[in-house]
Amino acid sequence: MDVVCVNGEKHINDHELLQAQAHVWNYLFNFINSMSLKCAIDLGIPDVIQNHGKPMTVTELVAALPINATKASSIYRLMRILVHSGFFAQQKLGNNDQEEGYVLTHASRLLLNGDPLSVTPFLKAMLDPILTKPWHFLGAWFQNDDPTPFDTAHGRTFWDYGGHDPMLSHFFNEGMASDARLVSSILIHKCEGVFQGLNSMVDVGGGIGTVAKAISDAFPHLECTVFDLPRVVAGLQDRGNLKYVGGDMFEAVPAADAVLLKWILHDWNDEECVKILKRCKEAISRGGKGGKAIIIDMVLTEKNHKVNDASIETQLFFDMLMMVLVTGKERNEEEWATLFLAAGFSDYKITPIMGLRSLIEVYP
Ligand SMILES: C[S@@+](CC[C@H](N)C(=O)[O-])C[C@H]1O[C@@H](n2cnc3c(N)ncnc32)[C@H](O)[C@@H]1O
Ligand SMILES: O=c1cc(-c2ccc(O)cc2)oc2c(O)c(O)ccc12
Repeated sequence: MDVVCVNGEKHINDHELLQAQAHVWNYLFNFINSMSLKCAIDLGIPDVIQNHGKPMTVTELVAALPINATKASSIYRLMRILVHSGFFAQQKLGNNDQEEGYVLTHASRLLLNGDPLSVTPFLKAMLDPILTKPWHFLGAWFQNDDPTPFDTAHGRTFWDYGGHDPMLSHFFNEGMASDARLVSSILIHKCEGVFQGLNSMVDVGGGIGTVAKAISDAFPHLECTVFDLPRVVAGLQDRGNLKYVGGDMFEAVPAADAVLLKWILHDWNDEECVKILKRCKEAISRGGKGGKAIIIDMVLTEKNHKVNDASIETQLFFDMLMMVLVTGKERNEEEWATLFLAAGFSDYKITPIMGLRSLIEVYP
């Protein structure tokens, strides 16, 4: 077996050296997967294949796409990598036919325009140069005293930027709303007991109100308030048992029996979270007795827990995203418990019901 000397120190054989090189290349070129996916969205490929209604040959796909004729022969190369990454599959056209056509997979169905659970708005926001630029400043951020790489890249916070770029803000809020639709349906169907005994609830940082709308429809006796930054709730119409209030959760939260915090606390550092949780505790105390905070966020998997590598990688991606865009982080159970105690809460219950995220009920 040939032994190669790397860096004058460690001896590895040819096979290990080639594996190491492939490992570096895979990580180095990971962005090609994201960018190929973005291109498929820009060209509307998932919708074109869906509308075709049966496996679509590359010739049919080329004819249906809004592309320059000189690029026709490159479409199969784009599709080849997207088939490899599981966004499309190939199927025989018929029993006696050797020719194959492209079909959607579960993942590309989540990219269809108009699908209520579509991840496309997030994809458009995440891969916009405004949100990719901060990643180039991660190293610089480690060496300066800015709160986030986003601030280093753009000179203002992620939340301020939303107020100045309506398009980005639109895609971000629509992305949040698509996730909110999925989570609401799980909350209402699997966790209806969580809302039992409550007369009022405030969705703190509730965005454009997707979760609160679903909860207010499912529980007509529950008075629901969507509380978010004034620019986010501006122009949104109250209806029935649902109303919108603009404000700052660091200052005060409207009174209610319960507060809901979905995907809020992971945006903020520990000190900021304790402030938000204290405002929430005050809101619950003013709302009446028996209140609670209902948190929907990740609880990081402990090292020795059995979960698949892909789930752990997704949790680590989110943790990095929270570090680069906002001042937040993903937390393990111990870190959550420390926050609850510091904000004056006395007990909590974690129910892992939403894939990578959990429902955490926190009691005063
Ligand atoms: C990650 S999004 C979550 C939205 C929604 N809860 C969901 O999960 O779909 C965070 C939300 O917090 C809101 N937010 C940020 N700073 C806030 C503040 N100081 N007071 C109230 N809401 C705030 C943002 O506008 C945004 O809607
Ligand atoms: O900027 C983001 C993006 C996400 C996000 C991206 C892609 C997905 O498939 C889901 C979510 O989530 C965020 C988030 O939860 C947050 O609190 C702040 C920013 C972002």
